[in-house]
Amino acid sequence: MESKYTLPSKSPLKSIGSAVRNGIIPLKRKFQGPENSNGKMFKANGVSLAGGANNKTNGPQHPNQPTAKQITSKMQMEQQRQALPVTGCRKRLIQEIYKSDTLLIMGETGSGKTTQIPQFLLAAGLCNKGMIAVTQPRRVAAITVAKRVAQEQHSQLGETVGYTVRFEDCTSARTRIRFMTDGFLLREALADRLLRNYAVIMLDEAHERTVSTDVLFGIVKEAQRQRRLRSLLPLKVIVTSATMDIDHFGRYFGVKGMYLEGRTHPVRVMHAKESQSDYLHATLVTLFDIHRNTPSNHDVLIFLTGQEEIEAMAQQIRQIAKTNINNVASVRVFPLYAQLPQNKQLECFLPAPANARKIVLATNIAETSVTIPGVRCVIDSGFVKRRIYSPSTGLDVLRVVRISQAQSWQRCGRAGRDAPGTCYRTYTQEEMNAFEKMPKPEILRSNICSTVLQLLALGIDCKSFDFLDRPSPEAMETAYQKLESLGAVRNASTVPELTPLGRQMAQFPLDPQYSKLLLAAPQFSCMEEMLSLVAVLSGDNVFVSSVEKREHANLAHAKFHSKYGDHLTLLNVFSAFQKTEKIKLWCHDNFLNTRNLSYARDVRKQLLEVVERLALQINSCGNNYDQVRKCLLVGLFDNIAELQRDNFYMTITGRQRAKIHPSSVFHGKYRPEYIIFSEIVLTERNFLRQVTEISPEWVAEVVPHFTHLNRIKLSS
Ligand SMILES: Nc1ncnc2c1ncn2[C@@H]1O[C@H](COP(=O)(O)OP(=O)(O)OP(=O)(O)O)[C@@H](O)[C@H]1O
Repeated sequence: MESKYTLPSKSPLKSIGSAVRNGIIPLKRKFQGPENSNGKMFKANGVSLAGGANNKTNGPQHPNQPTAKQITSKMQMEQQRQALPVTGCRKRLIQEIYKSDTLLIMGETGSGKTTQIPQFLLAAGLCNKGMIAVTQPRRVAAITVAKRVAQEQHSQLGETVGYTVRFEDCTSARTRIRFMTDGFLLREALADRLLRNYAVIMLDEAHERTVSTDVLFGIVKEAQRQRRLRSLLPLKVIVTSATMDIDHFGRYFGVKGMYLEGRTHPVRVMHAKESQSDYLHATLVTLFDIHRNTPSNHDVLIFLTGQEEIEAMAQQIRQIAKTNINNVASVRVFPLYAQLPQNKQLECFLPAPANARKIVLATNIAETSVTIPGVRCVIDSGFVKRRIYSPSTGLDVLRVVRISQAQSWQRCGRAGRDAPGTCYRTYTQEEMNAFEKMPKPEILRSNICSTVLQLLALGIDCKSFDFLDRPSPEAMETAYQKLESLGAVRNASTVPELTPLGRQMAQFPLDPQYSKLLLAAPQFSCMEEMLSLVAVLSGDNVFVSSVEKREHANLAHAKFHSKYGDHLTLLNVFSAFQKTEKIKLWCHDNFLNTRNLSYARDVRKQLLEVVERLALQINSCGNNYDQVRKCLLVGLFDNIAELQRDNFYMTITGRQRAKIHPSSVFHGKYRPEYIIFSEIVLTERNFLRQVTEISPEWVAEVVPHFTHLNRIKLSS
């Protein structure tokens, strides 16, 4: 292993850009790290703590009194907090926030930005007249960080500290610090552009540049201005990251950035000496070298690109560990990707059993903000699956691409959270030098239909919106055209205006094409069915795949198969689930995911509330499933594909060649001539996911305005 890796020469932050050197106020800290923090005496819950060993009792003396174990862990947590670099700058930070309405803070990964700054604000009384919002690009980060901060506050989650993510709210009237996804705050802005619920908004992980965060930059800037003009409570905005382009942000917000010095624990970075042709193989070799040569309590986090890759590698690791490793600790493998049910995602955050090494195989959802306790080693494949919109094809596709340098450093920062760590990069230093510095902002590479619609609902034409990075005029034009074809906008090419239908579409927390399905459903007498289907499609995979019991799982799933395809199969599953009483047992027997189905049921309830508020007719088509299939066309008309002679499919919009995904009910059985799909995934092989057979005649009947109608061969 040693021969494969070299130590890097560059310091991470300096390699990100001139930001650190130019015009940034350095925030000097008092503490240099755990070794210098002399926090010997701490107070928690009125109990004076002078070291766990002095607490003689082990059990609770009073029901409300903490046990010795709890006291020790509270004390450790408090010590950890005191040792964080950000803690030494607390006073200075508070002074700065009183002086300035906007702060840009750049500090090393793990320095304590996300968990500590909101607590400083709380202690300083900055949220007496409004809450502190902390946005995160991903749900798993919002949830786990909220849990940690609630623990540090010694309060129940949902009390002083809570979180809200789409379709899930864990807050109460007493909540002062609210973690949330950026998408959720954006939806709140729809109801109140001045965001009056909040005294402070902290936009964390700004370097991620999701579409929602980019739009939020403009929204909060304007809310700040409006609140100042109207002499309302000033809105404080804090933008934080370890790897943002602070010069660029500084120019946009008109303020200087601050650089927070120091990191908690060092991370040794190792690069592959030579370019690796197979990063999966290199990852496995590295992992087992680590497994043989480091203590079993050094857990490992591996960054891969997606569900299939992760599941395949998890299998391989378990197999190798079972057969080839003698006299070394056992391994516990945890996958972590967005489609995994939430409870499964959170499993890797628990400590591994004694004498077992925890190995977490994650996508980029573990790249920012999260702390996975125990992780001392990170193996970075250097690849990520990214959603990219191609204006030329009009399709949103998923592609495996190289990560950016900023992502490399973020991944590296997942080691060294609770102890010194090591990051193994399966790519060379030279290869990394060629990576782009920052990932291209999502708004410049994805479909911005939703954004354009939401901004219009706020009365903003995105052509005049104050973007940090402006999408190209063509991308805006394409989005307006698509919204016009969905009937959400009129005068798309001149002075765009939201239609009444578009206003209704913006009420749903959904992509416009899915909102359109619900709005069209009454006309096809299938509202009940469409509510269920859209709810299931909004969540994660409801099918549980089992490598050991594959036959059983396939047989169980086959009961729900619809001859029309995957959408109606999903509907069959959900309908059966809704009729079931003992859902856990039923899901277990049928290899279905209880959590994801329960989530879909909750989503359905919320969608139903919007449907009722809009007074839409709630009807059902019974067994006449053609109605559902026709209705699907109303929103997904750009996702039609036609069977070719060589058994590939060709998408009508964008002319992409692809095969039906192996998870489809059609896979290996029957190839319908025309299909509609939910998603196209472009990897080394192109796949269409969730497909349903349609009749070509329906296209002219249901979406006569479909631009490529003439490409469809009508059989009659
Ligand atoms: N869930 C957790 N469990 C254990 N320790 C945690 C947890 N969350 C945070 N910590 C500790 O707090 C430290 C600071 O974490 P925090 O997320 O505030 O840092 P950060 O500066 O925001 O990092 P990043 O830029 O990577 O998001 C971590 O290094 C870790 O030691």
